[in-house]
Amino acid sequence: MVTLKDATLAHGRGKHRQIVLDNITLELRDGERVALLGRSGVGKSTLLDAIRLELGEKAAWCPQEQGLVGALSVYHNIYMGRLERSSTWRNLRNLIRPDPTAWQAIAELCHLLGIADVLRQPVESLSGGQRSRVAIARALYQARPHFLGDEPVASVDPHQGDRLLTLITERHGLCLIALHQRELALSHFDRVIGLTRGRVALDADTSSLTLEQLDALYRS
Ligand SMILES: Nc1ncnc2c1ncn2[C@@H]1O[C@H](COP(=O)(O)OP(=O)(O)OP(=O)(O)O)[C@@H](O)[C@H]1O
Repeated sequence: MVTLKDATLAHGRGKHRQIVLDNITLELRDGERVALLGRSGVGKSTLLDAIRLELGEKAAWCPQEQGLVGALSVYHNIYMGRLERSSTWRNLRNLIRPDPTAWQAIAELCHLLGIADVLRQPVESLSGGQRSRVAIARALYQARPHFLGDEPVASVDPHQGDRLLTLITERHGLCLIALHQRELALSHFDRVIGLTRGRVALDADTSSLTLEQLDALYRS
């Protein structure tokens, strides 16, 4: 479904060009749940960007930096997941008078994610874990066939991480998610892609992997 063949992923141009991943070949298939692991700075976000480019609007996107608007309510932040589907006029009206259909759908999502009690609150008043759930809710509200996430469950507790990953994976075909919790990688995913030093060091079914093998990705 998505294929990168002998791809070199880099940042910058000319003498400022920095190769992050060199000559990598990957094939991602519909229905696969893939965990993306590796030390900080190894290139997980860079790889996700390249896959996003391939999938375009077919993939919901939950970015690492979240991109939430602090002064706006949880409802309005989640509504932004479908902003492009409505006219500017309708979106502006929604700022003052929430659209009843959108409100109901977003309230249901928030209930599932355990943030229904803060639906009307500005995002700037939430905890880090609550913000993560708002960012995930916004991506789920996009209702796209596939899901790409850059450490979406980094700041939630293990129990919540478990629940959130279940919600994400049961609603999407291909899921490619960067994370650092190795236990969650083994329990929620079919496949692990591990990056080290500019290359794909591991690409295997989780059924054949142990925590020790995943730990090795984090050693220098
Ligand atoms: N926009 C950019 N311009 C130049 N270099 C960049 C840019 N974004 C990332 N890099 C560099 O590319 C390399 C890989 O970064 P990337 O963000 O993909 O790593 P990561 O594995 O996602 O890290 P983390 O786990 O900390 O989020 C790093 O050396 C980083 O400094």
